[in-house]
Amino acid sequence: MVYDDTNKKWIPSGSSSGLSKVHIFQNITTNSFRVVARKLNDHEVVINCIIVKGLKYNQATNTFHQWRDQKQVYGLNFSSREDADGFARAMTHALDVL
Ligand SMILES: CCOC(=O)[C@@H]1C[C@@H](CC)[C@@H]2C=C[C@H]3CCN(C(=O)[C@@H]4CC[C@H]5C=C[C@]6(CCCN6C(=O)[C@H](Cc6ccccc6Cl)NC(C)=O)C(=O)N54)[C@@H]3C(=O)N12
Repeated sequence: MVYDDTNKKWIPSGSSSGLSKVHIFQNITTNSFRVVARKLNDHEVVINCIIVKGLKYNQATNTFHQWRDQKQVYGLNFSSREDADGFARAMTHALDVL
């Protein structure tokens, strides 16, 4: 999800709401990380953003985590606490090694 600052509400980050699979990819040669989320139904890429060193990853609730870049605020509304914890572990690792 991304935050619509004008209307002060969270909106789906792709062309429609629905479940996505979210990954963190590491580029070994440049030691950079990228969050990529793709819709389960049509594989639309709905989030594709670089994780910059020093990024503040905010675990707002057990299943809603968020972060921001210059352009926008991203939110991940996880289906389960386990999914959220798993992603947070990977994000924290990325932030530790950047
Ligand atoms: C239950 C009912 O939930 C809802 O109806 C909606 C829809 C739910 C998903 C489908 C989602 C789920 C969970 C809750 C949890 C709370 N929350 C909010 O949005 C809170 C409430 C007030 C609102 C105000 C601002 C806002 C939005 C933009 C960013 N931001 C900040 O505070 C940032 C955070 C931050 C901190 C540190 C580092 C990075 C960042 Cl990003 N701070 C700064 C300093 O940048 C924010 O997160 N806000 C969610 C929510 O309401 N909803």
